[in-house]
Amino acid sequence: MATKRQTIALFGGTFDPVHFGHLRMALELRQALGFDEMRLLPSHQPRHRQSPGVSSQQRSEMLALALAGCSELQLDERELHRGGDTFTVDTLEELRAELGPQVSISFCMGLDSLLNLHLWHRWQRLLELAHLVVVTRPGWHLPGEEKQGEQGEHHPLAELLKYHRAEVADLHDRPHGCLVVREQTLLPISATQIRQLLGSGQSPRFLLPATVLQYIEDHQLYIESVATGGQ
Ligand SMILES: Nc1ncnc2c1ncn2[C@@H]1O[C@H](COP(=O)(O)OP(=O)(O)OP(=O)(O)O)[C@@H](O)[C@H]1O
Ligand SMILES: O=C(O)c1ccc[n+]([C@@H]2O[C@H](COP(=O)([O-])O)[C@@H](O)[C@H]2O)c1
Repeated sequence: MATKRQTIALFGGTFDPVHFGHLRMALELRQALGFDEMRLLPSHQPRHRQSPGVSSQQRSEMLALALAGCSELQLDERELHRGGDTFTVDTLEELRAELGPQVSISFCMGLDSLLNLHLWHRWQRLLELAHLVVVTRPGWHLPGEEKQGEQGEHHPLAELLKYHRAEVADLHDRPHGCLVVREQTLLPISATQIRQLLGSGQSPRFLLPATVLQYIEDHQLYIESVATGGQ
């Protein structure tokens, strides 16, 4: 009998700070898609967005606090250890070399991230290394599935969806190359909202773990974000 293929999922983000939207999404994906591991992957130095006001070490420490005692989710700090600009393709190359050609690797993201995938560093290589799992967020449409009059078939990613769209079972049958779209109710929380609340002296309590909020208060993080215009 064929042995079961190992399935590793990664959920990358700036996590500035991590909140219950991220944590629920990661846990639900692991449970629903049956991954052997789900790793949260804080990015070190994202080139594609304004530099976070909080260091990668601090963002990672908050993630570690959020995951404490949760055996279903792991922290993967490889992007911090590698240093320099963070590109997902480098992470996946590294992981593929480590795990070998047979392990199934899935990189998970929200649909808002997928819509900019064609701007990622060496994005065409991503599916040669891993699967992509995309979770739809309310109010967003897949490229090619927009309402009439909006940018649709001409979106650079419409082709990718056309040729790589696959089913959940394919994530277990193949090591890479599939794009799976999963509809999941996402908690309406964003890190931007949390930074804005903190910046204006309001509490983000109940949007993120209490241990993470305590860390933010102890280190006086995000209190400058509104005053300095940081989003
Ligand atoms: N509420 C949410 N539920 C599930 N996934 C989310 C949610 N918010 C963001 N994500 C996803 O988490 C990943 C990391 O996102 P990120 O760290 O940028 O969080 P964010 O809350 O969107 O932050 P910001 O508001 O600073 O952009 C992305 O793939 C994004 O689509
Ligand atoms: O490799 C890239 O060029 C690239 C560009 C944009 C985003 N990413 C990755 O996508 C994940 C989500 O990013 P973000 O900005 O929504 O936190 C995170 O792991 C980033 O490193 C990667």
